[in-house]
Amino acid sequence: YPASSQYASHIEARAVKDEYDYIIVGGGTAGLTVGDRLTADGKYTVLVIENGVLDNSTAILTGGAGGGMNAARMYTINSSPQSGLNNRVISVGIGRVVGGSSAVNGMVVQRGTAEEYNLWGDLSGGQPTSWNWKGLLPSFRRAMHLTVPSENLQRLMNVTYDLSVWGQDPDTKVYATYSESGSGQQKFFYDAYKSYPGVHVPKDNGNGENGLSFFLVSMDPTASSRSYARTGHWDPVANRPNYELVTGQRVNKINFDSSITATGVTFVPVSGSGAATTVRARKEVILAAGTVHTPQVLELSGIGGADLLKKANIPVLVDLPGVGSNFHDHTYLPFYGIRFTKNPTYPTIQVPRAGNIQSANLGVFLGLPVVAPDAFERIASNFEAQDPAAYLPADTHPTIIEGYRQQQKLLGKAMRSKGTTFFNTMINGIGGAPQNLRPVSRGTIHINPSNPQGEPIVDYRALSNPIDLDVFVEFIKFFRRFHSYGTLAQYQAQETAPGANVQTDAQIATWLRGQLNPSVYHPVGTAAKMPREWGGVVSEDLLVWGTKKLSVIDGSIMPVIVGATTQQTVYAIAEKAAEIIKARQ
Ligand SMILES: Cc1cc2nc3c(=O)[nH]c(=O)nc-3n(C[C@H](O)[C@H](O)[C@H](O)COP(=O)(O)OP(=O)(O)OC[C@H]3O[C@@H](n4cnc5c(N)ncnc54)[C@H](O)[C@@H]3O)c2cc1C
Repeated sequence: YPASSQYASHIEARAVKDEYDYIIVGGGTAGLTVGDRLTADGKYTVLVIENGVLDNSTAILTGGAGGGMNAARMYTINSSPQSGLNNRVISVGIGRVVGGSSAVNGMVVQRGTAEEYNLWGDLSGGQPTSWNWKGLLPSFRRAMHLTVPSENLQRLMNVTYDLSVWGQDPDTKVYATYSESGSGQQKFFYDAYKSYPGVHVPKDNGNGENGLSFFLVSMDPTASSRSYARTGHWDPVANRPNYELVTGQRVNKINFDSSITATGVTFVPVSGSGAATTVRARKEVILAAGTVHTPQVLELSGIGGADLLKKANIPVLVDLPGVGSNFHDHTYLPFYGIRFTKNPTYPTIQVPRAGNIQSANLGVFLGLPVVAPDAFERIASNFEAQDPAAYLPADTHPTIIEGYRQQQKLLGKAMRSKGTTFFNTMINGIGGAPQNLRPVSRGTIHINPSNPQGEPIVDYRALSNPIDLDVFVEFIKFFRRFHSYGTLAQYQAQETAPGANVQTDAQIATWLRGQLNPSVYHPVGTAAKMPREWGGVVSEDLLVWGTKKLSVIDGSIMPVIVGATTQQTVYAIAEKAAEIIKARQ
């Protein structure tokens, strides 16, 4: 890294000008992507305001690869106690540094399926929409620059790829690179999954299909280090005179005129000492504070559920109850224990390594009919028969219930489709840590009415909808079947956790409540792109309902989560957002 003083556009709060064309709240994954794209032609000025610092340490560049978790560069937030998980409290991981969560994440690059992105279009309320697989593909191609796998990796690990779904745009300096690693155990289990009934092998993890696939990591192929929003969308362009970044500052209010048009923002030093600064936006205020803080900034500014705002003594500008609702993440089981009592001979595979970041790069992504052929119909019918309000918080606003009813129709269908991913596990050896990529429980993230400026209250409401537990019970039963299926039967698998004493569905469910973690650090949904009468927060063109010149562009706009890790999708949303915003110019 060059010293931060070399970035002429990284400025002190006192050097911030009175007015910019665009103000971006949050210099994270989406914020820096859009900042770069809006300043490229030199016509407009952009100020990015980031809570975290510009961290020049090598820890950011080399950490990751399944680890990530640079605690020094993350917020310290704990969830509220989760009654569905024996009252456990969960640590909420999100990045707080220039680059946001892309600076601390595990660097896995995956894409959801075509059906999953089409769900977003189906949640447009009948409006013309391009929020679907076809409409998003150009943004995916722009979002990341593909480094193709080596011939060695292709030959030794059966890796295939499809250049029609990836871009190699010279202006895109966020890289998706195949980690040149692979082991005999991975190959062995790859073959076992491949022969399992219903498991498809797509040509590429990004081609809109699920199944057994190799995925990439966000690694710069030349430096062999983390490629993230800062190295892609700030460092290379930080000398643009029209692109400025101020750090260590927290936006605590969006300012509006009497017609609820956003006129700018007010921010305060994170250190606690120093004055508040107010800056005006000529064209637009763009919220990119992430799924946890975007709803907080909206609520602090008087946009949110009126009842909550009144409790917090915040004047209500727009009664928009959807703000902070519809919160969800992926759920995972940290440890499923199983061993073979007769050891297989694993093939010897040595993939010559290029680069110093190695990562689990093989995964299996399966729809419910493949994982639970005898149970998916029952689970889908039970889910569809639910009163949509039954498992939402007691005081849920009718618009949010309507939005959930709409999701319920689509997700019920998705439970019967192989093409929507529910089950996922990374393949490194026997067993794995299974994930439910499509939970139907919905939580909330809201300001704390007695301390609105403090960290928001994050409530996953994990397993509040019993369907999620039914689905996870099926995952355990699937793992049991899989490890004794076909050629694996001869090795006589013996499960160690949950183990032989945990047999019935009820026993498995009880065990799971003590084990599951409701977050894989992929929070979404709290400012959903859905109609206002369905509890949505932003429109098809990402403007906040009831306001003017205020948009949201980060992970919070996903109405339903994708069956994949989220960073690639967030980059694609940001690329699409930049096009939408430019079209308004
Ligand atoms: C530990 C961890 C591991 C992960 N692993 C993976 C992985 O391996 N693969 C993958 O695909 N995804 C992974 N993810 C998820 C992925 O990184 C995120 O989905 C994505 O980066 C979110 O982008 P965003 O723009 O929505 O938010 P962020 O990138 O989090 O950006 C939000 C920014 O806004 C700033 N901010 C917040 N409030 C304010 C305020 N009031 N004023 C000013 N600034 C503010 C924050 O400091 C932050 O920098 C992981 C995430 C984490 C945290």
